[in-house]
Amino acid sequence: MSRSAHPAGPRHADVLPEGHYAAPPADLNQLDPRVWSRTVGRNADGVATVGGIDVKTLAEEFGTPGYFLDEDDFRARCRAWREAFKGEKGEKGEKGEGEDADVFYAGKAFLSRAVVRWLTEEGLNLDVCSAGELATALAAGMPAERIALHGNNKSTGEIERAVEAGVGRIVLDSFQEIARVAHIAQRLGRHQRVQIRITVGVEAHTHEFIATAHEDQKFGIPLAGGLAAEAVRRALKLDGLELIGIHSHIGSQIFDTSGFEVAAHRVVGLLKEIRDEHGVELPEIDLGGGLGIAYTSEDDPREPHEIAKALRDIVHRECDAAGLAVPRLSVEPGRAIVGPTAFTLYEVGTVKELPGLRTYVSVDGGMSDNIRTALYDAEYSVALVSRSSTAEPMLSRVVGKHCESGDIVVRDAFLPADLAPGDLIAVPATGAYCRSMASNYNHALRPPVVAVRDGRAREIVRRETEEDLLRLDVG
Ligand SMILES: Cc1ncc(COP(=O)(O)O)c(C=O)c1O
Ligand SMILES: N[C@@H](CCCC[NH3+])C(=O)O
Repeated sequence: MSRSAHPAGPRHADVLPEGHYAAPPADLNQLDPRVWSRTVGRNADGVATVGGIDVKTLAEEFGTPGYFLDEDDFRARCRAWREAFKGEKGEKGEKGEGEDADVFYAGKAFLSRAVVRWLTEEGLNLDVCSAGELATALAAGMPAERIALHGNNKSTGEIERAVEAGVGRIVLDSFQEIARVAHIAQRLGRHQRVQIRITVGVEAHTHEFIATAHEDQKFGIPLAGGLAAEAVRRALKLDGLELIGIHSHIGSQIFDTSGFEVAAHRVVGLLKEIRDEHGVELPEIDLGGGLGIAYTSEDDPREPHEIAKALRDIVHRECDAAGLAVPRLSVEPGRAIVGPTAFTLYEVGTVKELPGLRTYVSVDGGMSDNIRTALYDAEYSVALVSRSSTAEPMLSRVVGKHCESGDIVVRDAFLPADLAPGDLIAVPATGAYCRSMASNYNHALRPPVVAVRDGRAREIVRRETEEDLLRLDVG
């Protein structure tokens, strides 16, 4: 029995996977706007376009594989987050003057100098978690006071650099770090603004590797057992530190706001304890990032304004109940801003049909440009983009060219059965944690990131070359 809307039914219909792609979509040519960036569509010839340029032209000019980033979409998402969080007072202004909440883009998702400039122009702040990310932010002109430094094991050098640059906040992750940052700030004659990252004991509904608020893990100081309260005691005592707030990040690729609500409840509970013990009302709380995006048509993420409303409501309610003034709120979305804005473009190479099983579609990249499928069992979508097709849907697995059988980009997907070497296929929603987690495995050359806008395309991160690899290999 065919489970396909296609008259001929899908090829390999006897082994249909579960969940996403349990059945082929009605129209393989359709590019679902939930999964693809805003300016993506198909032209009259059936070729996919982004920012007004078709993918065949992009492949000719920049080669494959490549990440193609929709700059308009990126900027629109920045604005949507900023608008959503600016609150009732929200007059637009430099560094959010008049606003009562801040959005820090999490640079780990993807960072380059162009991205930093867009963020600066769109009024966002930036969360960095290494000297390299900090250097990129400063090189591109992000004002230091709009930068937050994160990390569970910041080196002395990283802390010194951040304090010297005058970053707006350092998020303290451990007892050792409280003392270390205080010491460095005193030595440099500075008064460093800091937050303390706590783990609130929430089990986020996401992959184990990307959940971060349960206590048994490396990040943060547990609320349980009075450890967070003790960290606050120490930070308040030390010269060189100005404790401005409490930070909580519960995990990543989360759809349900209930975990944030529990986290907010517990963070406000700690603020109340601090007020009762020290007579101090800390002015800020940061609820971290982690908001999910649609990787497949089945995913249904919340809009920034819905998230903002849910978080604001809970913070206001909890503060009212505790008799606290409402602190300034900040959030740190990474994936939710950059994830949906880019797709990876590949050229199809070997196509191997295993009758009754599936067809393996090999592309000219793989786990070196997208490790997420191998690492987290992540689900992705894929489409033939260099032309449209009316061929029957064919159950496919998109794999890379690495010497590894786990080198899978898209585990289960339907592609048209007339797919052939030389066709271009694209995997959407690869803007976050793909280029930033890319590797040189098998001496692969990491692909470029090309920003496309209004009919113009330019590399913002260039493709690596064999010369780059050989330059590192000093013989
Ligand atoms: C402290 C912190 N903030 C923000 C983020 C960004 O997360 P996401 O890209 O899922 O929004 C992360 C990563 O999970 C993080 O560890
Ligand atoms: N890198 C992960 C998420 C971890 C985010 C950083 N705390 C991903 O690709 O989903």
